[in-house]
Amino acid sequence: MRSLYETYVHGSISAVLGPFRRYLPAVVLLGLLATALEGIGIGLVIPLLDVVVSGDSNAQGFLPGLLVSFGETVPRETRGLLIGGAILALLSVKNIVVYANGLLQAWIYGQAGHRLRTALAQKLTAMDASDLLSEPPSRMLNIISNESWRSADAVAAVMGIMVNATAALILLAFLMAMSWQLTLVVLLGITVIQYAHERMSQHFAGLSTIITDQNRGLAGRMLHLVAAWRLIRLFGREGFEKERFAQASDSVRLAALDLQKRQMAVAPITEIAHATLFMAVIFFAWSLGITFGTAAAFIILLYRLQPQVRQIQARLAALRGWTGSLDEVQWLMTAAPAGSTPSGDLPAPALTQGLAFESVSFHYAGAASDRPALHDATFEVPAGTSLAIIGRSGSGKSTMAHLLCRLLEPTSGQIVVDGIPLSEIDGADWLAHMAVASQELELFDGSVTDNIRYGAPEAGEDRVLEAARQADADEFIRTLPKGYDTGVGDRGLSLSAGQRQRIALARALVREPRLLIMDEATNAMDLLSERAALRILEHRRGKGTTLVISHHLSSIKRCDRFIRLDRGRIVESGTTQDFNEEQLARMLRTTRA
Ligand SMILES: Nc1ncnc2c1ncn2[C@@H]1O[C@H](COP(=O)(O)OP(=O)(O)OP(=O)(O)O)[C@@H](O)[C@H]1O
Repeated sequence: MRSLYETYVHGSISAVLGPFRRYLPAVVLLGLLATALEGIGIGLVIPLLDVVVSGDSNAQGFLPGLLVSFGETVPRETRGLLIGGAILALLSVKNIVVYANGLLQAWIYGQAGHRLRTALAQKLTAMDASDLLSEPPSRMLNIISNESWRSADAVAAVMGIMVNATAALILLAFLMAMSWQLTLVVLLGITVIQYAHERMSQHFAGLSTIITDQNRGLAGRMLHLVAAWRLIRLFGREGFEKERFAQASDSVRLAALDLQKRQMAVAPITEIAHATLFMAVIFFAWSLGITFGTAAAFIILLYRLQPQVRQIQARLAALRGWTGSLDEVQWLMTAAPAGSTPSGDLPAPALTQGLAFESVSFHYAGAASDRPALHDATFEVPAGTSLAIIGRSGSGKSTMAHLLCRLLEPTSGQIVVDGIPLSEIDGADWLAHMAVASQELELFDGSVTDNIRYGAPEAGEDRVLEAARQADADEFIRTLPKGYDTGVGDRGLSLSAGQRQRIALARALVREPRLLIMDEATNAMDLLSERAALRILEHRRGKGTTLVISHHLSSIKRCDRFIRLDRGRIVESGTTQDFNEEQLARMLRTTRA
């Protein structure tokens, strides 16, 4: 098991706090000040009780003696009033300091939570594509929507522990100054209670990991209900889904209850132990013959110390209960960034010669070793020409596109652009000069113009209109209630599949890319967008390089060359001119067999 320090101070919490760590000394200092004020305030009870109530001024110990002699400097008639007033003033200032410390902690908590959520979002946008392709989206959703909050709570708990620990140390120092014998009894008792507490809470980390797993499952069910509502309705599986959701939710409830039951048992047990310690102190005070005033002040201070110690123990137990959440957040924070794949610093070439795959193979992590998604692919696409990539489902077409976009890196071999290996070219610059149009790249909640301009934020109205015209989208956009300003709703669901695809195509074209990858949908492609694909191929001939993942004879015919993939291997390639329509159609049929 990892040590507490490793987990909470050096590891996850430290990562969550980031630059806000520098405010922690202020939290500790304010805590120290508050407790010192409280300690002195309570200490003044000694002269108040000794002199005003009992008239006994033979206090033992360093601090009691000091306080009693201080009390004697005040005239006897007004002593009670003055010392009482001083106690109230000290406690009032202490409460102002406690309030200021609370505000500071709330501010750090808010900042740390905000920093964590934005860092996680940034991580998601920058993380290696192969991780994103292999991890279930429910894991990411759970981390951002649930675990990040628990991690922020853990930060608050750590700050609380710091304040409690400071207070406890100061109060212990006061106790020591009053009676070292009684303080030894207190220290011994606290050590025994802490040991028992550790034993009781050692299973919390394991239970927390179970809760995190259950939460991830529940997030998956939520995601499914929202994203696959159409599937659920059309197949009439509402009852089944309701049942599955209820089961996932109940599993979270049961796992959380299991942890809570154990956590809740700790508090009463430690309270009884602390009460026993209290009794022991009174007994020892009596047997040591400690004066009433000193014993009373000691007990008041001990009474103030106990909640601090109990809070430290409760917060440590809570932290153990968040271990699973902290681990998940830590996992995402340290997940391989996209930059972990090699990226050179050469500017993107103008793509005047062409691009080539040289013996490129790719193997997905976790896939069987004899099943590479792409095996020894070698082909060339001269600049300004078009290439149709055909092949049945699972043959490796999307993998090829992912490699070109550098979402994935070849396991072996290389892709070369104008004679320069892609790995030596600056990744961002390369992407800035290419574009992908695919039905998998959804529209977002915004206007039609917003969605098209997403491809080139700097594009003016003319460029947006031109891209829409080329994508055969202009006509239908003008019939929408607010034309180009019409909101398309989340994921563009207020439009037909063909309309969405044409806007996505316009979004790619507005970039005026040197390399365009068009992933034609198998069936959502209506005649109009097929017409657009043909027009684009014509328009780009000699000007831009185009790759079409194609399922349509009409677009394959218009491409200059083709390759046919089968189980990751190029099994046929050539120029389309060398094949008549009948031969191309036969070849296309083999990809549907
Ligand atoms: N994230 C992944 N992890 C493991 N294997 C994967 C992953 N993505 C794809 N594969 C496998 O790699 C192979 C090629 O997949 P790819 O998506 O490139 O095929 P495709 O030709 O684009 O298929 P489709 O036309 O259905 O989109 C398939 O066998 C597929 O099962």
